[in-house]
Amino acid sequence: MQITATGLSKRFAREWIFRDLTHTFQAGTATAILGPNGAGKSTLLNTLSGQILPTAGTLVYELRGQAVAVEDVPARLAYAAPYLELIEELSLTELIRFHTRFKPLRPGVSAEELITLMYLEKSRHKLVRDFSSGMKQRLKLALALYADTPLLLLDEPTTNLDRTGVAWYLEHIHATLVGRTVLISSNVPEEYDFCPAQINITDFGAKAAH
Ligand SMILES: Nc1ncnc2c1ncn2[C@@H]1O[C@H](COP(=O)(O)OP(=O)(O)OP(=O)(O)O)[C@@H](O)[C@H]1O
Repeated sequence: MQITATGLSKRFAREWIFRDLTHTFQAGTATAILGPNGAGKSTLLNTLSGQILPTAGTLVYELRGQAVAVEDVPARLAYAAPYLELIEELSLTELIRFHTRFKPLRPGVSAEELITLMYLEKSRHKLVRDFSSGMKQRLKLALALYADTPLLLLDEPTTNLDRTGVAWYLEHIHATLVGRTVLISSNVPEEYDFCPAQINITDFGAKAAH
């Protein structure tokens, strides 16, 4: 999915988070969205995904040459972020079954295979609330990475992951990014240094406006 932002600006109360951001996020390309804490990376991801309205500017979405209305973007989007919660009252198996009713997995990947590739076979009947923070992060990432969507948004993907978890993330992002538009908000180079495109949010007026 191609996303074209023109003059995109976001303000909360009197604070401009970014201003006049014009950029085309190319279909099938991974873009890193960079900037220090509080610069507005998450706000930009939420704006690009249509979850929050821009204060000014426009967003145009296109999938294989066809325009996509903003209200149809959520169905084509998989999103993993620290502020998006899992339903912790469910067991791992129940959660995957529930989640994939709305966000099916890519063809050829079953719920069982997802559990195997997360190395969580022994936890299939454990409640998600009893998972460690690293297990929860691996689960959030796997549900997004292996969702059958053309748009993938990852906000700080290696949050709570140890060295093995980071290696796992890198293996599986590489296995799932081909052909998708991937946006990664980060300030940790190993999370995003494979991305061919990068934008720095402080280039778009936010700093000047603070
Ligand atoms: N709903 C909101 N209402 C008011 N201000 C908000 C809201 N959401 C975010 N902000 C403010 O917007 C600014 C940017 O926040 P944002 O979370 O987008 O930054 P970030 O670059 O993702 O930060 P971090 O790297 O720490 O996650 C912050 O000053 C934050 O307080």
